[in-house]
Amino acid sequence: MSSTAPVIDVDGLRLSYGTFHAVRDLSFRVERGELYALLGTNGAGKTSTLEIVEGHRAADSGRVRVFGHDPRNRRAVRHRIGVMLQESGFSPDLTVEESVRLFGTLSRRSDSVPRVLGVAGLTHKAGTRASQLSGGEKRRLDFATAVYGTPELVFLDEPTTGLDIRSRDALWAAVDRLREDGATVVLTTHYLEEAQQRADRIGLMHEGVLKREGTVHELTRTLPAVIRFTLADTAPRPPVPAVRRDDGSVVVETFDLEADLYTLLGWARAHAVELRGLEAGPTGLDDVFRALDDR
Ligand SMILES: Nc1ncnc2c1ncn2[C@@H]1O[C@H](COP(=O)(O)OP(=O)(O)OP(=O)(O)O)[C@@H](O)[C@H]1O
Repeated sequence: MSSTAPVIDVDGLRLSYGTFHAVRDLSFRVERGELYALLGTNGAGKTSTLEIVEGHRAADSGRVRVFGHDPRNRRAVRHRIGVMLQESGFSPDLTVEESVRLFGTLSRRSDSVPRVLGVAGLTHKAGTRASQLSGGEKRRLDFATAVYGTPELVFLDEPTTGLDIRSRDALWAAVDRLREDGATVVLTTHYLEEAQQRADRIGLMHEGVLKREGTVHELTRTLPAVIRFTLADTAPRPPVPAVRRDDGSVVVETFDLEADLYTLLGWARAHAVELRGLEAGPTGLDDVFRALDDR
């Protein structure tokens, strides 16, 4: 495989459970060194897709290549990928250290167990049995096994669910270091702000189909940003196109947030008008999600 070939190449993927079509003609690529976030509504087919790409499940049809190989060819692919599943079945009687060592051996990559425990923030829990870990600590153990041996491709399935803010920051710092080492990362999460901050590109799945794909900017620029405030009944008409409701609340939808905000603030000052509860922000991924059914 040449160095410019995509790390993941999915073309026309289909998967059904009985008569239910969970994944319908899905195509996407992940380039080397990218952080690609596969996001979607509940039941959209993300986990099913990733199980196929990770080599755990066979597709009904379509072509899937990981590092140029069929991911079912485990000898060619498995040692190059690290997977953080939503639930990894650790043996409850093994300690944290033993679990990491076992998964490390299975990965066929080499690393230092103390290093990996340090990266995952689990050094102080090395001797604790997996069954005695808290939810967040289990998540960190999942992460530790995924990053053992610095794999070239890492799948992070809901990596920060159940983690407190400091553990989240530590996990993302560890992901940043992996990326500095050249790793490609595939992320699924329902924390849209994490994807918005971290992803180079995002694929948005809904009902088995990739509805939208692109950078955050590409996904959000087709929707207007919103400015909201409340005006007194006696206030004059705002200088920008706005919807004014009976309760005095005003909504401005704009593709030029900065200019409209500037105009509004200047107008408010000139007319001594109070823009009560003023809120303004760029369009977010959450807005793109809410608009999914509208197109
Ligand atoms: N083993 C199975 N048998 C039957 N239906 C299944 C099976 N696994 C998943 N499904 C169905 O396929 C659809 C896609 O499921 P999948 O877990 O891939 O979605 P998801 O995008 O990961 O969802 P979520 O965000 O809720 O985790 C869902 O409607 C689910 O109920």
